[in-house]
Amino acid sequence: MISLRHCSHQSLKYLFTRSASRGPLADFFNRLIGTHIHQSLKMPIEQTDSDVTLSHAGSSVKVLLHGANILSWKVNGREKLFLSEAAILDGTKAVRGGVPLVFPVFGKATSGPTATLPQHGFARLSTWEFLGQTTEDPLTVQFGLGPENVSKELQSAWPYDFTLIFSVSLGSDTLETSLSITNPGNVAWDFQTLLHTYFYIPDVNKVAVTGLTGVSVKDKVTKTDYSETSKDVTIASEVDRVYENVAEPVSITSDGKTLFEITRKNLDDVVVWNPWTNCTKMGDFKPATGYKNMICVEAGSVSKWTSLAPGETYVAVETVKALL
Ligand SMILES: O=P(O)(O)OC[C@H]1O[C@@H](O)[C@H](O)[C@@H](O)[C@@H]1O
Repeated sequence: MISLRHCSHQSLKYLFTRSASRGPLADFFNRLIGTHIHQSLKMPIEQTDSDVTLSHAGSSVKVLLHGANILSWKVNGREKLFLSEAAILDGTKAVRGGVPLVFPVFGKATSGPTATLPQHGFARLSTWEFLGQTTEDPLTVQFGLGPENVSKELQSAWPYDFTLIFSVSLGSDTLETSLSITNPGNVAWDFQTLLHTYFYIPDVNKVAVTGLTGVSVKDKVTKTDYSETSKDVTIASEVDRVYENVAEPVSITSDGKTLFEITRKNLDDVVVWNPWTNCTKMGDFKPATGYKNMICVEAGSVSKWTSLAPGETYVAVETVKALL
């Protein structure tokens, strides 16, 4: 295991002790970023048994070890993510809100090696290791997941070797997340991945998603495929669409003013989801009117499978800038 030495209670100052690291995930992490690790950094990071919170100049981000699920992102003290009041945070279920991580399958596969995995795969159902801080400016921490962190049942459902490193960087008005996916094994495997971000919005009736004009859509509600004609994609009923190969940066606006700018690397697709009043069918979605205050704009690589040969790494990055 990676050794993190607590230098004080609650508000911690970590020392990342490379020589004390054990296990394949820790070894991989050492090789990957070892040269960038700052020894003895004192930093605004707080850890409990279940989560890690970074704070910087009025902004903060809180990450639950279960799923490495971001639960909260605040800019100038104002919450930017939607988290259901009934979200289950004890590790028995995926979190309804924040930023769940989808890997190695998006949705439910009907055939192929991921067909026996639950919807959206196992990354959001597993407890990640906190690996520590990598840089001070921007304030960045990393979390890791390997087969040893996944339940026996899920491991046997997808029996491949893998290393996931999730990096979270907090800027004054930006949140950058990066998922590095490595195949350390001897056989190639295919994956899909996605950052299932639940944005907090003041009023769904005023919100639009821009940057999607002319993009091919797979509409899961109408079960049709078409090309998006709207400049502003608005929400007035249940929406569940996969926008494929989105070239432009995507923004979320409210009353014509930009709330969020989203840029992506190696995350070619964008899913737009709002369950509308169907949210009441989900036991962990509260309040029942919560659909008015959320929109999922999910950066992913989901319209195709990416094959990762032994030794290969795929790095997917999303940067979100909050403007209001
Ligand atoms: O309830 P889950 O498994 O978290 O999924 C929520 C939604 O996630 C979206 O990404 C999918 O496009 C939807 O079809 C799905 O309903």
